[in-house]
Amino acid sequence: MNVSNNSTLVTSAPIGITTKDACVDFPIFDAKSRSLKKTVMGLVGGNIDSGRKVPIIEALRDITVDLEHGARVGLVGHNGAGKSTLLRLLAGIYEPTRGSAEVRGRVAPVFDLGVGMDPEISGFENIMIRGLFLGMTRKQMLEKVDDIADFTELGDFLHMPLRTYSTGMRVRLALGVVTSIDPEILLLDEGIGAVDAAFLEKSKQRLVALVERSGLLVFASHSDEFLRELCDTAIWMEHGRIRQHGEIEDVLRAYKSGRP
Ligand SMILES: Nc1ncnc2c1ncn2[C@@H]1O[C@H](COP(=O)(O)OP(=O)(O)OP(=O)(O)O)[C@@H](O)[C@H]1O
Repeated sequence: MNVSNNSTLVTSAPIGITTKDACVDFPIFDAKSRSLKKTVMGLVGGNIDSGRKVPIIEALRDITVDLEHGARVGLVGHNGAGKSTLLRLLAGIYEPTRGSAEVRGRVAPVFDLGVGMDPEISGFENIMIRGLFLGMTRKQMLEKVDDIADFTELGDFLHMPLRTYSTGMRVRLALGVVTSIDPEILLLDEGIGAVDAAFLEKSKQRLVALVERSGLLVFASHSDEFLRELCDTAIWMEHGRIRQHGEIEDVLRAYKSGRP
């Protein structure tokens, strides 16, 4: 965990995110360090620096970005390249170990659709709680709850405890709430595989509308189709570093070919 204090949350300035040479390290206290090679650069993941007493995963290295209102940024990269960690840095959840990160605006982090859900309370109650968790007020959620309920098509199940839902039903509920909010900064980690194809199509339209009314989007995804639909620029992450940052088509082409 990072204990430095180089991350700032600012709410009065125009919305945006600025990082300068930001690094994020994860020290691993229970690693079997004697069996690790000195410095490992595998095909996936960040670097592991095992030349010290406590091995360190170098999850992000020298990240410098300046994202302003209207930015629609996709994040691409191999497994373990640092996309989710970067989203957490941009959300102000992780502080940089070195360098700085400034977040200006109200952030809605949508990393794990299930976070903030309680299995023991009803679907309706979960809609309210998840909305509050994502920065909405109680009044705003009361105005949206009927629309969300219709969207989920869960009917009377909305009165049942969440533990009685299938995985796909939970995702429907979570997506209904997430796509109803009005965020200044929307940070999205793709994770909607469990819904059926027809519902996914319906969710896409709501996701597009959500992105249109949010001030700034950063979206990590392995789906080119989704990235093209929601983003106009992209960042290619590789081993914790930004390999390329530019127009989405240029970055996708470079990422596929392995050459910027
Ligand atoms: N909580 C953590 N503790 C230790 N190491 C972590 C932690 N979270 C991420 N890492 C490491 O940081 C690196 C970047 O991981 P991250 O989850 O950001 O990758 P990703 O690009 O989102 O990958 P994927 O596409 O597989 O979801 C990886 O090497 C991973 O092992």
